[in-house]
Amino acid sequence: MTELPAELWRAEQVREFDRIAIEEEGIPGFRLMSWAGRATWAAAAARWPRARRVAVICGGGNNGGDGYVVARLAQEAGLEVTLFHVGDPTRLTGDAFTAAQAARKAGLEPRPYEGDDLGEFDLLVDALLGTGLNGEVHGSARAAIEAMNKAGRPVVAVDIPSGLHADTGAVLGVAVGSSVTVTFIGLKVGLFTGEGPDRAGEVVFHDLEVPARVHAMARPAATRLSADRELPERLPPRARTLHKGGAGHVLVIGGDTGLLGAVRMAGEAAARTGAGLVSLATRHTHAPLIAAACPFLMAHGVERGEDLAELVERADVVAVGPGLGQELWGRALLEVVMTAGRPLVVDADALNLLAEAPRQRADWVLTPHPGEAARLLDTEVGVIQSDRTAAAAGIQERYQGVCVLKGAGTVVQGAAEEPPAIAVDGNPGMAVGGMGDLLTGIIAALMAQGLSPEAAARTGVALHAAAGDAAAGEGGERGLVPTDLLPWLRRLANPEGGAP
Ligand SMILES: NC(=O)C1=CN([C@@H]2O[C@H](COP(=O)(O)OP(=O)(O)OC[C@H]3O[C@@H](n4cnc5c(N)ncnc54)[C@H](O)[C@@H]3O)[C@@H](O)[C@H]2O)[C@H](O)CC1
Ligand SMILES: [K+]
Repeated sequence: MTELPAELWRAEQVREFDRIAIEEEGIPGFRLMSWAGRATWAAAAARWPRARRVAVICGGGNNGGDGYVVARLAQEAGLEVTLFHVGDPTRLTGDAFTAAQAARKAGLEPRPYEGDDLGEFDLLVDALLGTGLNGEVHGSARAAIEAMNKAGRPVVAVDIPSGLHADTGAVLGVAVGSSVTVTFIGLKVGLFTGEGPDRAGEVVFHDLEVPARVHAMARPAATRLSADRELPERLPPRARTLHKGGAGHVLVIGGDTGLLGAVRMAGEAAARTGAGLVSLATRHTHAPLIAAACPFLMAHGVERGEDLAELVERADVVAVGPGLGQELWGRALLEVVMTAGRPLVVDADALNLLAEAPRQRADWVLTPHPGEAARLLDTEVGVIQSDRTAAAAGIQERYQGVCVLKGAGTVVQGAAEEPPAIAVDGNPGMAVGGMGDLLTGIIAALMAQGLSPEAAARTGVALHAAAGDAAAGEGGERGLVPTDLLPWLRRLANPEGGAP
């Protein structure tokens, strides 16, 4: 198995790679299928070495064909194999037909799947639907998927969990929940966005020996944004002679009455990510409270827009939105910021206000969660979540700059001609209030230290997710709160983990 590549592809691109490999590179289709089956069986046997009884559920296409190869390898390894076929096996064609014939010769007769309970097996192999899924799952395929999910047994999905949309990660009616997905030739976008992270389990990749030049001619649909790849080389270097002004000055604006926590956390995150100076513009009553709790934050009470202009002038980057509210106070401050010539990070209520009066800028990073994204595109959350990369691209097109669409598999969409990056780190423990405030401060601090809006967004998302994973690793996901991430931001922001 090779290390997961960065590139993510749509199903039709992978099918084109299949075609090129067969028709132009001269690789026999059956060899690809045999390698696919071999890679799947190797991953299964390595993870469940004590499995004795395995059920392989095959569909009517080449995904099923892969399954027949797996069944034969499992039998050769001495397991008791039951082969289920969904649909009519006599209609198999091409490589899948060849694979089924080889299985029959080895004494493996496919049984039609007729609602059998799959709980009696040690291991299930989902070879039902792959990149050929063409819509809502119907017929006995639906029953088979429901049975696999009900069985409560480990499932190894061939290429894609059946029922999952390869491009968007949407569940088309019903989809298999797998422990491992062994995918081939190209990583599918849908495994890393939408419901993909939940349904795919661990993703294992095999290139089936298809040469890299086959992919080189195409533009990836997206790229994986992983902390271990992004952090070391992306963080701004710190000169030994650095002075506090040299590491940038971030101004965070927000914290309307009763919402001071948000602006404080954004400010602390900016400081922990290495900004040299961090100022806050918030309600008068909040400033002394924050200054007492965080003496390294310069908290200013601001009641009117005109009080803000000088603070904005002194800052390198402005983050606006944490706890801003949508009342007159917040609106007045946002108005000032919108006309000031400072790069911006726009979050939370500032996004809701922006949605009321769309504008475009090249030098801002918008960081909506799915609800805010729906307002920015004047649509429903369901539409956003059904195709997250399309939603991020839509926001970037309407508002320009960089869009960070938060949620499981955060999407970073920079310039329209660039493929989006999809974060593969982070955990459900981070789905709590305030995590977004941290991300706002992190991205602002990286921009203040010289990273471009897109680089700051990518690195900030990777740093935020890595800190969330580190904090969860220390004490569990349940009960994780944003301030647990702060010490980790500092450690991870120093590539050697803080060593001098
Ligand atoms: N040489 C190659 O092409 C290789 C392909 N690989 C594997 O092949 C699949 C793609 O195979 P394909 O035959 O194009 O489609 P599928 O097997 O994924 O599905 C077709 C199968 O499913 C039925 N079906 C389609 N949509 C639905 C639906 N909504 N509800 C119910 N049933 C549906 C359809 O009737 C057919 O029977 C790819 O994923 C790989 O696994 C090899 O891995 C590499 C070589
Ligand atoms: K499958």
